[in-house]
Amino acid sequence: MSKDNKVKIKVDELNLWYGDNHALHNITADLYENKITALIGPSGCGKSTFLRCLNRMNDLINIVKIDGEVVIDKKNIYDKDVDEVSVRKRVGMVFQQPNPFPKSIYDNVAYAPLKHGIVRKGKECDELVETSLRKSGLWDEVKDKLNQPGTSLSGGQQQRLCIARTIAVKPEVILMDEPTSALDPISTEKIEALMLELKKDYTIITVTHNMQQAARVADYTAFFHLGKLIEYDETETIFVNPNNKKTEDYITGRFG
Ligand SMILES: Nc1ncnc2c1ncn2[C@@H]1O[C@H](COP(=O)(O)OP(=O)(O)OP(=O)(O)O)[C@@H](O)[C@H]1O
Repeated sequence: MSKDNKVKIKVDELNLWYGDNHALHNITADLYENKITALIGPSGCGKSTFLRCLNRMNDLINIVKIDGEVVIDKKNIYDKDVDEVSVRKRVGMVFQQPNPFPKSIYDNVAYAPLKHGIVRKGKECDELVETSLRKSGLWDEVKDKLNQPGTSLSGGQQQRLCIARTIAVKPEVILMDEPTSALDPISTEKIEALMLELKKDYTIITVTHNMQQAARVADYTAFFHLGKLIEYDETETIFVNPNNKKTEDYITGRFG
């Protein structure tokens, strides 16, 4: 599919069960560095479940059983000697509903880097907060009110604050689970522009129900159906010339 791209995450024969519900079936895919990959498919097909496998978020659910490998930079993140907290630091996540901590704008960004010892309090931390807010396109809007609560911002600003918070711990991969579905069109446009900017430094995997969004921002698109990865290719191929009839039916709105 793309000889020139560097593989960042190699998923191999990944299966997941919620109790008896076999939710992901034998998923194998290479996800590429500095690209945006969109996960699409009808509700309940396993997009979010797959996304959460990439930073071991499903480990938090006790009925989950996972089989197979998710290799990031040559190391399977499900190996026994891998600590899931360190995985979540390398693979950050942004959720559908902006969820700032009940803290100031500054502390929302500074909290995790201080906790993980990435920076010390004072100038070093101030600089990281500023850089992270600049990268998330929020600095100019908040620089004069860093002590105000994060929750005092608009929904779109809160989502960019959550992105700044994710960036601040210096991840390599950013997972986004329907990052704009709770936002208005203008905030959505800003987040999409930000995603295109961020992919220069990060590998981005995003779940979206919005086909236009996948077509606008994603380099690659993966179509899931009933827990199976039906088709995965360059976005243009998926939208213009899909190989699988199910993909075509989905993107032309025949089901889902
Ligand atoms: N925490 C959970 N406990 C038990 N079953 C779950 C859990 N989360 C998801 N499932 C089940 O796993 C399957 C896949 O769900 P998932 O949320 O991954 O789909 P999705 O494609 O992201 O759906 P949507 O687009 O509606 O968010 C569904 O059958 C769902 O009921």
